[in-house]
Amino acid sequence: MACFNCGGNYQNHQIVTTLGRTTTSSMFILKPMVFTLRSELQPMAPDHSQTFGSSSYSRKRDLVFIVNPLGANGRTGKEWKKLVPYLRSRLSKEYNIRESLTSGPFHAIDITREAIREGAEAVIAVGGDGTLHEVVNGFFWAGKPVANQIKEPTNSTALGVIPLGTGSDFARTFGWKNDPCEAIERVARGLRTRIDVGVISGEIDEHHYFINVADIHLSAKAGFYASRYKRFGNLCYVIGALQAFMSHHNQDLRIKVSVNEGEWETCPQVTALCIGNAKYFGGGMKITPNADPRNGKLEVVILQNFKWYDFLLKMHKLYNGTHLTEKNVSSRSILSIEVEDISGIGGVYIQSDGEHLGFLPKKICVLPAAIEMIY
Ligand SMILES: Nc1ncnc2c1ncn2[C@@H]1O[C@H](COP(=O)(O)OP(=O)(O)OP(=O)(O)O)[C@@H](O)[C@H]1O
Repeated sequence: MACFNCGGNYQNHQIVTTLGRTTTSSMFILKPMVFTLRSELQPMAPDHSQTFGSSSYSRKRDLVFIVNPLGANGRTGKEWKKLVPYLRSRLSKEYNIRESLTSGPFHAIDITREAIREGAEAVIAVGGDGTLHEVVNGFFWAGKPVANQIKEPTNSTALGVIPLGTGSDFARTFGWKNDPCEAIERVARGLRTRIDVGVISGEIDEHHYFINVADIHLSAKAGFYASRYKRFGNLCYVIGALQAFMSHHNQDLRIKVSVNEGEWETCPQVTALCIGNAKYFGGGMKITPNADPRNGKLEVVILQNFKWYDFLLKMHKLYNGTHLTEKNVSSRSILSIEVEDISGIGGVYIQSDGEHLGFLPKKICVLPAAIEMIY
Protein backbone atom coordinates (compact mmCIF):
# COMPACT_ATOMS: atom_id res chain seq x y z
CA MET A 1 0.00 0.00 0.00
CA ALA A 2 1.57 3.29 -1.05
CA CYS A 3 1.21 6.29 1.20
CA PHE A 4 0.08 9.44 -0.61
CA ASN A 5 2.09 11.54 1.80
CA CYS A 6 5.46 9.89 1.88
CA GLY A 7 5.26 7.26 -0.83
CA GLY A 8 6.09 4.69 1.84
CA ASN A 9 4.24 1.69 3.13
CA TYR A 10 1.12 2.20 5.25
CA GLN A 11 1.81 -0.95 7.22
CA ASN A 12 4.94 0.67 8.61
CA HIS A 13 2.96 3.59 9.93
CA GLN A 14 2.16 4.03 13.56
CA ILE A 15 -1.44 5.06 13.98
CA VAL A 16 -2.17 7.57 16.73
CA THR A 17 -5.83 7.48 17.65
CA THR A 18 -7.84 10.53 18.60
CA LEU A 19 -7.72 9.31 22.19
CA GLY A 20 -3.95 9.67 22.10
CA ARG A 21 -3.23 5.93 22.19
CA THR A 22 -0.71 4.55 19.75
CA THR A 23 -1.44 1.37 17.91
CA THR A 24 -1.04 -0.22 14.49
CA SER A 25 -3.38 -1.03 11.64
CA SER A 26 -3.18 -4.77 12.23
CA MET A 27 -5.22 -4.40 15.42
CA PHE A 28 -8.42 -3.49 13.57
CA ILE A 29 -10.87 -5.85 12.00
CA LEU A 30 -13.79 -4.23 10.29
CA LYS A 31 -16.37 -4.66 7.71
CA PRO A 32 -17.08 -1.68 5.50
CA MET A 33 -20.47 -1.34 3.91
CA VAL A 34 -20.28 -0.51 0.23
CA PHE A 35 -23.36 0.59 -1.64
CA THR A 36 -23.18 1.80 -5.17
CA LEU A 37 -26.70 2.52 -6.30
CA ARG A 38 -29.46 4.58 -4.75
CA SER A 39 -31.74 1.54 -4.80
CA GLU A 40 -29.08 -0.47 -3.00
CA LEU A 41 -28.66 2.10 -0.27
CA GLN A 42 -28.43 0.11 2.89
CA PRO A 43 -29.68 1.51 6.16
CA MET A 44 -26.77 2.81 8.11
CA ALA A 45 -27.78 1.09 11.30
CA PRO A 46 -25.80 2.08 14.34
CA ASP A 47 -23.14 -0.39 15.45
CA HIS A 48 -23.82 -1.66 18.96
CA SER A 49 -20.37 -3.09 19.45
CA GLN A 50 -18.63 -2.12 22.64
CA THR A 51 -15.46 -0.13 22.78
CA PHE A 52 -13.12 -2.43 24.66
CA GLY A 53 -10.78 -0.92 27.19
CA SER A 54 -13.37 1.63 28.20
CA SER A 55 -15.52 1.16 31.28
CA SER A 56 -18.64 2.68 29.71
CA TYR A 57 -20.72 1.23 26.92
CA SER A 58 -20.23 3.40 23.86
CA ARG A 59 -21.61 3.32 20.37
CA LYS A 60 -19.56 4.13 17.33
CA ARG A 61 -21.05 6.63 14.90
CA ASP A 62 -20.85 6.43 11.13
CA LEU A 63 -18.44 8.25 8.90
CA VAL A 64 -19.99 8.17 5.45
CA PHE A 65 -17.53 8.63 2.58
CA ILE A 66 -19.22 9.58 -0.69
CA VAL A 67 -16.86 8.86 -3.55
CA ASN A 68 -17.20 9.91 -7.17
CA PRO A 69 -15.24 7.12 -8.88
CA LEU A 70 -15.09 9.12 -12.12
CA GLY A 71 -13.83 12.37 -10.55
CA ALA A 72 -10.64 13.87 -12.00
CA ASN A 73 -11.11 11.76 -15.10
CA GLY A 74 -11.13 8.53 -13.07
CA ARG A 75 -8.18 9.35 -10.81
CA THR A 76 -10.47 9.77 -7.77
CA GLY A 77 -11.67 6.15 -8.00
CA LYS A 78 -8.15 4.77 -8.40
CA GLU A 79 -6.70 6.80 -5.53
CA TRP A 80 -9.65 5.94 -3.32
CA LYS A 81 -9.04 2.20 -3.78
CA LYS A 82 -5.43 2.63 -2.67
CA LEU A 83 -6.47 4.78 0.26
CA VAL A 84 -9.21 2.62 1.80
CA PRO A 85 -7.03 0.18 3.83
CA TYR A 86 -5.13 3.05 5.44
CA LEU A 87 -8.29 5.01 6.06
CA ARG A 88 -9.91 2.03 7.81
CA SER A 89 -6.90 1.37 9.95
CA ARG A 90 -6.72 5.03 10.94
CA LEU A 91 -10.39 5.69 11.68
CA SER A 92 -12.29 2.48 12.36
CA LYS A 93 -11.44 2.26 16.02
CA GLU A 94 -13.53 5.37 16.65
CA TYR A 95 -16.08 5.12 13.84
CA ASN A 96 -18.00 2.80 11.56
CA ILE A 97 -16.66 3.40 8.09
CA ARG A 98 -19.26 3.49 5.34
CA GLU A 99 -18.36 4.08 1.74
CA SER A 100 -20.70 4.83 -1.09
CA LEU A 101 -19.69 5.21 -4.73
CA THR A 102 -21.88 7.59 -6.71
CA SER A 103 -23.58 6.12 -9.75
CA GLY A 104 -24.14 9.42 -11.56
CA PRO A 105 -24.91 13.13 -11.17
CA PHE A 106 -26.98 14.10 -8.10
CA HIS A 107 -26.65 10.67 -6.44
CA ALA A 108 -24.46 12.21 -3.72
CA ILE A 109 -27.37 14.45 -2.67
CA ASP A 110 -29.62 11.48 -1.81
CA ILE A 111 -26.87 9.57 -0.02
CA THR A 112 -26.07 12.63 2.10
CA ARG A 113 -29.69 13.18 3.15
CA GLU A 114 -30.03 9.53 4.11
CA ALA A 115 -26.82 9.62 6.13
CA ILE A 116 -27.85 12.75 8.03
CA ARG A 117 -31.27 11.29 8.84
CA GLU A 118 -29.51 8.19 10.16
CA GLY A 119 -27.40 10.38 12.47
CA ALA A 120 -23.97 10.06 10.83
CA GLU A 121 -21.08 11.76 12.57
CA ALA A 122 -19.90 13.18 9.24
CA VAL A 123 -20.52 12.94 5.52
CA ILE A 124 -17.24 13.22 3.67
CA ALA A 125 -17.10 14.19 -0.01
CA VAL A 126 -14.32 12.34 -1.83
CA GLY A 127 -13.70 13.91 -5.23
CA GLY A 128 -13.85 17.39 -6.65
CA ASP A 129 -15.95 20.49 -6.17
CA GLY A 130 -18.88 18.96 -8.08
CA THR A 131 -19.13 16.10 -5.59
CA LEU A 132 -18.68 18.47 -2.65
CA HIS A 133 -21.41 20.70 -4.08
CA GLU A 134 -23.85 17.79 -4.22
CA VAL A 135 -23.02 16.74 -0.67
CA VAL A 136 -23.62 20.32 0.52
CA ASN A 137 -27.00 20.31 -1.25
CA GLY A 138 -27.81 17.08 0.56
CA PHE A 139 -27.59 18.96 3.87
CA PHE A 140 -30.82 20.73 2.88
CA TRP A 141 -34.29 19.67 1.83
CA ALA A 142 -37.21 21.92 0.83
CA GLY A 143 -35.37 25.03 1.96
CA LYS A 144 -34.47 23.69 5.42
CA PRO A 145 -31.54 21.80 6.94
CA VAL A 146 -32.04 18.03 6.94
CA ALA A 147 -32.65 16.81 10.48
CA ASN A 148 -31.18 13.83 12.23
CA GLN A 149 -34.00 11.34 12.96
CA ILE A 150 -32.15 9.47 15.67
CA LYS A 151 -33.95 10.11 18.96
CA GLU A 152 -30.95 10.29 21.28
CA PRO A 153 -28.93 13.53 21.51
CA THR A 154 -25.92 13.51 19.22
CA ASN A 155 -23.66 16.05 17.54
CA SER A 156 -25.04 17.36 14.30
CA THR A 157 -23.64 15.72 11.16
CA ALA A 158 -20.49 17.48 9.95
CA LEU A 159 -19.31 17.97 6.40
CA GLY A 160 -15.88 16.59 5.52
CA VAL A 161 -13.74 16.88 2.41
CA ILE A 162 -11.12 14.61 0.86
CA PRO A 163 -10.13 16.73 -2.13
CA LEU A 164 -9.35 14.44 -5.04
CA GLY A 165 -10.87 16.27 -8.00
CA THR A 166 -9.51 18.15 -11.00
CA GLY A 167 -9.75 21.66 -9.57
CA SER A 168 -10.62 20.96 -5.91
CA ASP A 169 -10.92 24.71 -5.57
CA PHE A 170 -12.86 24.94 -2.32
CA ALA A 171 -10.03 23.17 -0.48
CA ARG A 172 -7.54 25.82 -1.64
CA THR A 173 -9.17 28.51 0.52
CA PHE A 174 -8.15 26.46 3.57
CA GLY A 175 -4.73 25.68 2.10
CA TRP A 176 -5.62 21.98 1.71
CA LYS A 177 -3.87 20.10 -1.05
CA ASN A 178 -5.06 17.01 -2.93
CA ASP A 179 -3.39 14.97 -0.19
CA PRO A 180 -5.72 12.28 1.19
CA CYS A 181 -3.45 11.44 4.13
CA GLU A 182 -3.68 15.00 5.39
CA ALA A 183 -7.46 14.89 4.88
CA ILE A 184 -7.75 11.67 6.92
CA GLU A 185 -5.78 13.29 9.72
CA ARG A 186 -8.29 16.14 9.76
CA VAL A 187 -11.14 13.63 10.06
CA ALA A 188 -9.30 11.77 12.83
CA ARG A 189 -8.71 15.03 14.72
CA GLY A 190 -12.42 15.83 14.39
CA LEU A 191 -12.17 19.60 14.81
CA ARG A 192 -15.26 21.39 13.55
CA THR A 193 -15.95 24.93 12.42
CA ARG A 194 -19.17 26.56 11.25
CA ILE A 195 -19.12 27.82 7.68
CA ASP A 196 -21.48 29.91 5.61
CA VAL A 197 -23.33 28.61 2.59
CA GLY A 198 -24.72 30.59 -0.34
CA VAL A 199 -28.30 29.98 -1.44
CA ILE A 200 -29.65 30.69 -4.91
CA SER A 201 -33.41 31.09 -5.18
CA GLY A 202 -35.19 30.64 -8.49
CA GLU A 203 -38.59 31.92 -9.62
CA ILE A 204 -40.47 28.83 -8.46
CA ASP A 205 -39.14 28.74 -4.93
CA GLU A 206 -36.42 26.17 -5.60
CA HIS A 207 -33.15 26.51 -3.75
CA HIS A 208 -29.62 25.65 -4.82
CA TYR A 209 -26.84 25.85 -2.31
CA PHE A 210 -23.19 26.62 -2.97
CA ILE A 211 -20.19 26.45 -0.73
CA ASN A 212 -17.57 27.84 -3.08
CA VAL A 213 -18.44 30.24 -5.95
CA ALA A 214 -21.60 30.93 -7.94
CA ASP A 215 -20.96 32.78 -11.19
CA ILE A 216 -22.80 34.32 -14.05
CA HIS A 217 -22.04 34.71 -17.74
CA LEU A 218 -18.60 34.05 -19.30
CA SER A 219 -17.01 32.11 -16.42
CA ALA A 220 -20.11 29.95 -16.10
CA LYS A 221 -20.02 29.19 -19.79
CA ALA A 222 -16.29 28.44 -19.46
CA GLY A 223 -17.10 25.93 -16.71
CA PHE A 224 -19.64 24.29 -19.00
CA TYR A 225 -17.02 23.81 -21.74
CA ALA A 226 -14.27 22.88 -19.27
CA SER A 227 -16.17 19.75 -18.28
CA ARG A 228 -15.40 18.38 -21.78
CA TYR A 229 -11.66 18.71 -21.24
CA LYS A 230 -11.11 17.27 -17.76
CA ARG A 231 -8.52 14.89 -19.19
CA PHE A 232 -6.20 17.92 -19.46
CA GLY A 233 -6.35 18.57 -15.71
CA ASN A 234 -6.58 22.22 -14.60
CA LEU A 235 -5.82 23.41 -18.12
CA CYS A 236 -9.42 22.43 -18.94
CA TYR A 237 -10.60 25.69 -17.36
CA VAL A 238 -8.36 27.86 -19.57
CA ILE A 239 -9.40 25.93 -22.69
CA GLY A 240 -13.04 26.23 -21.55
CA ALA A 241 -12.69 30.01 -21.09
CA LEU A 242 -11.16 30.51 -24.54
CA GLN A 243 -13.88 28.40 -26.14
CA ALA A 244 -16.54 30.33 -24.22
CA PHE A 245 -15.14 33.65 -25.50
CA MET A 246 -15.72 32.51 -29.09
CA SER A 247 -19.48 32.97 -28.78
CA HIS A 248 -19.47 35.52 -25.98
CA HIS A 249 -21.04 39.00 -25.79
CA ASN A 250 -20.50 41.24 -22.80
CA GLN A 251 -23.96 42.13 -21.53
CA ASP A 252 -25.63 44.90 -19.52
CA LEU A 253 -26.92 43.58 -16.22
CA ARG A 254 -28.86 45.30 -13.49
CA ILE A 255 -27.87 44.34 -9.99
CA LYS A 256 -29.19 45.12 -6.55
CA VAL A 257 -26.80 44.26 -3.77
CA SER A 258 -27.60 44.34 -0.14
CA VAL A 259 -25.72 44.93 3.02
CA ASN A 260 -28.36 47.45 4.09
CA GLU A 261 -30.97 47.17 1.33
CA GLY A 262 -29.22 48.59 -1.74
CA GLU A 263 -30.76 50.23 -4.81
CA TRP A 264 -30.85 48.78 -8.32
CA GLU A 265 -27.84 49.83 -10.39
CA THR A 266 -26.80 49.11 -13.95
CA CYS A 267 -23.51 47.37 -14.71
CA PRO A 268 -22.74 47.84 -18.39
CA GLN A 269 -20.90 45.28 -20.49
CA VAL A 270 -20.53 42.59 -17.85
CA THR A 271 -18.14 39.80 -18.79
CA ALA A 272 -18.58 37.80 -15.59
CA LEU A 273 -20.16 38.30 -12.21
CA CYS A 274 -18.77 36.00 -9.52
CA ILE A 275 -20.17 35.53 -6.03
CA GLY A 276 -17.69 33.90 -3.71
CA ASN A 277 -18.26 32.21 -0.40
CA ALA A 278 -14.68 30.98 -0.80
CA LYS A 279 -11.82 32.33 -2.90
CA TYR A 280 -10.95 30.06 -5.83
CA PHE A 281 -12.52 28.63 -8.96
CA GLY A 282 -11.37 27.46 -12.39
CA GLY A 283 -8.55 25.26 -11.11
CA GLY A 284 -6.81 27.83 -8.88
CA MET A 285 -7.97 31.27 -10.06
CA LYS A 286 -8.28 33.42 -6.94
CA ILE A 287 -11.39 35.10 -8.28
CA THR A 288 -12.91 36.39 -5.01
CA PRO A 289 -9.74 36.93 -2.99
CA ASN A 290 -11.47 38.57 0.00
CA ALA A 291 -14.12 35.90 0.44
CA ASP A 292 -14.08 34.04 3.74
CA PRO A 293 -16.55 31.19 4.38
CA ARG A 294 -16.59 32.12 8.07
CA ASN A 295 -17.36 35.87 7.89
CA GLY A 296 -21.13 35.74 7.26
CA LYS A 297 -20.80 37.52 3.90
CA LEU A 298 -20.23 36.84 0.21
CA GLU A 299 -17.79 38.70 -2.02
CA VAL A 300 -19.09 39.76 -5.43
CA VAL A 301 -16.49 40.49 -8.12
CA ILE A 302 -17.64 41.96 -11.44
CA LEU A 303 -15.44 41.88 -14.56
CA GLN A 304 -16.59 44.31 -17.23
CA ASN A 305 -15.72 44.73 -20.86
CA PHE A 306 -13.13 41.94 -21.01
CA LYS A 307 -12.08 40.62 -24.40
CA TRP A 308 -10.46 37.24 -24.93
CA TYR A 309 -7.01 38.83 -25.16
CA ASP A 310 -7.58 40.70 -21.85
CA PHE A 311 -8.26 37.30 -20.33
CA LEU A 312 -4.93 35.96 -21.61
CA LEU A 313 -2.98 39.10 -20.68
CA LYS A 314 -4.49 39.32 -17.18
CA MET A 315 -4.75 35.62 -16.46
CA HIS A 316 -1.78 35.65 -14.07
CA LYS A 317 -3.60 38.31 -12.03
CA LEU A 318 -6.69 36.10 -11.83
CA TYR A 319 -4.53 33.27 -10.49
CA ASN A 320 -2.81 35.35 -7.83
CA GLY A 321 -5.86 37.43 -6.89
CA THR A 322 -4.43 40.84 -7.85
CA HIS A 323 -7.03 41.50 -10.58
CA LEU A 324 -9.09 43.71 -8.23
CA THR A 325 -6.75 46.62 -8.95
CA GLU A 326 -7.72 46.57 -12.67
CA LYS A 327 -10.00 49.48 -13.66
CA ASN A 328 -12.71 47.25 -15.12
CA VAL A 329 -12.90 44.95 -12.09
CA SER A 330 -14.91 45.79 -8.97
CA SER A 331 -15.46 43.97 -5.70
CA ARG A 332 -17.74 44.33 -2.71
CA SER A 333 -18.84 42.44 0.32
CA ILE A 334 -22.55 41.61 0.35
CA LEU A 335 -25.32 39.75 2.15
CA SER A 336 -27.42 39.23 -0.96
CA ILE A 337 -27.61 40.12 -4.63
CA GLU A 338 -30.35 40.21 -7.25
CA VAL A 339 -29.45 40.17 -10.94
CA GLU A 340 -31.47 41.09 -14.04
CA ASP A 341 -30.34 40.77 -17.65
CA ILE A 342 -31.38 44.00 -19.38
CA SER A 343 -29.35 43.49 -22.55
CA GLY A 344 -32.16 41.82 -24.42
CA ILE A 345 -29.63 39.33 -25.79
CA GLY A 346 -30.29 36.48 -23.34
CA GLY A 347 -28.18 33.34 -23.15
CA VAL A 348 -26.63 34.23 -19.80
CA TYR A 349 -25.12 31.15 -18.16
CA ILE A 350 -25.09 30.60 -14.43
CA GLN A 351 -23.35 27.97 -12.39
CA SER A 352 -23.39 27.13 -8.73
CA ASP A 353 -20.04 25.56 -7.74
CA GLY A 354 -19.80 24.33 -11.35
CA GLU A 355 -23.35 22.95 -11.55
CA HIS A 356 -25.18 24.56 -14.46
CA LEU A 357 -28.52 26.12 -13.65
CA GLY A 358 -30.93 26.86 -16.44
CA PHE A 359 -32.23 30.14 -15.04
CA LEU A 360 -31.08 33.53 -13.89
CA PRO A 361 -31.58 33.54 -10.11
CA LYS A 362 -34.14 35.69 -8.40
CA LYS A 363 -31.85 36.21 -5.44
CA ILE A 364 -28.54 34.93 -4.05
CA CYS A 365 -28.05 35.22 -0.28
CA VAL A 366 -25.65 34.06 2.36
CA LEU A 367 -26.76 31.64 5.08
CA PRO A 368 -24.30 32.41 7.86
CA ALA A 369 -22.75 29.51 9.79
CA ALA A 370 -25.12 27.07 8.09
CA ILE A 371 -22.99 23.90 8.21
CA GLU A 372 -20.42 22.45 10.57
CA MET A 373 -17.31 21.39 8.70
CA ILE A 374 -14.36 19.25 9.72
CA TYR A 375 -11.20 21.29 9.26
N1 LIG B 1 -20.69 7.72 -11.44
C1 LIG B 1 -20.70 8.89 -12.05
N2 LIG B 1 -20.69 8.99 -13.40
C2 LIG B 1 -20.69 10.17 -14.03
N3 LIG B 1 -20.69 11.37 -13.38
C3 LIG B 1 -20.70 11.34 -12.04
C4 LIG B 1 -20.71 10.11 -11.31
N4 LIG B 1 -20.72 10.41 -9.98
C5 LIG B 1 -20.73 11.77 -9.91
N5 LIG B 1 -20.73 12.33 -11.12
C6 LIG B 1 -20.72 13.75 -11.51
O1 LIG B 1 -19.37 14.15 -11.77
C7 LIG B 1 -19.28 15.55 -11.49
C8 LIG B 1 -17.84 16.00 -11.35
O2 LIG B 1 -17.21 15.30 -10.35
P1 LIG B 1 -16.10 15.91 -9.35
O3 LIG B 1 -16.38 17.31 -9.01
O4 LIG B 1 -15.96 14.95 -8.23
O5 LIG B 1 -14.75 15.82 -10.19
P2 LIG B 1 -13.99 16.87 -11.10
O6 LIG B 1 -14.98 17.54 -12.01
O7 LIG B 1 -12.85 16.16 -11.71
O8 LIG B 1 -13.38 17.92 -10.05
P3 LIG B 1 -13.55 19.53 -9.92
O9 LIG B 1 -15.03 19.81 -9.91
O10 LIG B 1 -12.91 19.86 -8.60
O11 LIG B 1 -12.83 20.14 -11.10
C9 LIG B 1 -20.12 15.71 -10.25
O12 LIG B 1 -20.67 17.00 -10.21
C10 LIG B 1 -21.21 14.65 -10.39
O13 LIG B 1 -22.44 15.20 -10.81
